[in-house]
Amino acid sequence: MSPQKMSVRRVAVVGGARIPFARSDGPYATASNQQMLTAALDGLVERYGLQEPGVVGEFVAGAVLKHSRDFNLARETVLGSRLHPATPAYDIQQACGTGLQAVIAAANKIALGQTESAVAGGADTASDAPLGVNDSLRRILLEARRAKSLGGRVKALVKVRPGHLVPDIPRNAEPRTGLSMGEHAAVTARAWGIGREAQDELAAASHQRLAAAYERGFFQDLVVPFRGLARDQNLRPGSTAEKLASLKPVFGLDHPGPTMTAGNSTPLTDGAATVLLASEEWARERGLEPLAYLTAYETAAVDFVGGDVAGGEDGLLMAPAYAVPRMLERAGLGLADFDLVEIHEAFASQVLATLAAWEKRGLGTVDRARLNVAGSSLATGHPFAATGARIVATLAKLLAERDAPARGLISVCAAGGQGVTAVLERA
Ligand SMILES: CC(=O)CC(=O)SCCNC(=O)CCNC(=O)[C@H](O)C(C)(C)COP(=O)(O)OP(=O)(O)OC[C@H]1O[C@@H](n2cnc3c(N)ncnc32)[C@H](O)[C@@H]1OP(=O)(O)O
Repeated sequence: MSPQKMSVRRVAVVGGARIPFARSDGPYATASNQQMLTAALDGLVERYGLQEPGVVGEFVAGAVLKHSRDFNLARETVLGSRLHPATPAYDIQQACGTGLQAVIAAANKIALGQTESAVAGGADTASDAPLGVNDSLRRILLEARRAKSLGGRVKALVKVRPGHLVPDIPRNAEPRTGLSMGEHAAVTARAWGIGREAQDELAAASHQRLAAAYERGFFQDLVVPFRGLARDQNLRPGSTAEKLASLKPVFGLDHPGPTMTAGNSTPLTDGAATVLLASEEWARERGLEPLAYLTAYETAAVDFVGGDVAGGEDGLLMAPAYAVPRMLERAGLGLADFDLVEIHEAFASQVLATLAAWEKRGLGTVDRARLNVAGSSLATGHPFAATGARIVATLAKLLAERDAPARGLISVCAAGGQGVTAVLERA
């Protein structure tokens, strides 16, 4: 038997659709991940006419906070959407790297000729977070279920104590350290000497740029209204560094003093986003002009447990400091080769620490005029698994607006000390 021939093809980003992002416990408080992801997916299906069977090869998506009933959230979403029910779908999860990792998984299959098109995406809600029964109660309930007689079930159930009724609530914290994302980011901010003023300036720029992008209609074909929202609820067009400077710190260390506030940290957010990827042939056959091509990607991880305990530079959210140099070396590119740079803004301090790390590793500086030019997570909010897909669609459209060849870099930090990065190019 001859070996299966695999081709490597360019992967086109055809377009994206997302719902406006909402602050948690706000307008989407009663929406599930599935409902939000379905709304984003339906927006994409409608815009690009994807209803027919077989048009989309597969749907890859995920959520960081997931109910057990959503064991295959992507497939359940397909079944409730306008995408044809015969579309295969599967879940993926890499914390805040989920959306971008879903894009990469889909792109790899297209690149290898295993499928012609795919939709990737993600959704997250902190409002509808899965509460679990605590471990002791779970074990008692499992024992009762296993019992073969009524007596056996009663014998198990009488072990329940009031303390067992305390629910297991997901925390925005690292299981290995018990520290929250913000507390980890504060250790990194200190290690890299990131000050308050620079964080507030970055946060203000994010709001001002997102506001300007909405103002000029940039998001008109990327954002589909949902539950009364037509644009990201967290956006405050009037945000200035001076106003942000008045907020009291919520995360930080006593020395040199806490610097991270509700304004320069992402808020807890609900939302969903999707991206349509395809081979060039698929796109052209349908008269769709690709926005950009996905030309490189990389992941990395750091030993954040050791790093953060020692107060070192390799903090929880610093893996892009390794992923990007590695990706650029493989692609034969330098930072100066990028017209646009998108760094997910988990915290302003983490973006600034990442820029400092790239500089220290000899990659050079990023011109701020090229960084997050249509705003990023500080202004849009950050529904964990949706962020990567939001960034891919935004950057692809920004590149498509240019009349000359252009290149964009994506950098997403993720919990667990991981980072996912990618390169998009406009031909
Ligand atoms: C997970 C991964 O894999 C990787 C990652 O991305 S890590 C990041 C993950 N995300 C997080 O960790 C979320 C972190 N954020 C939080 O926990 C919370 O949002 C927070 C603790 C920072 C703040 O929570 P909060 O106190 O409830 O915020 P909130 O009440 O909205 O804001 C506090 C104040 O700041 C004000 N404010 C917030 N943003 C502002 C802005 N841009 N301009 C002016 N004022 C602002 C609010 O109006 C509010 O003022 P009042 O008290 O006068 O009402």
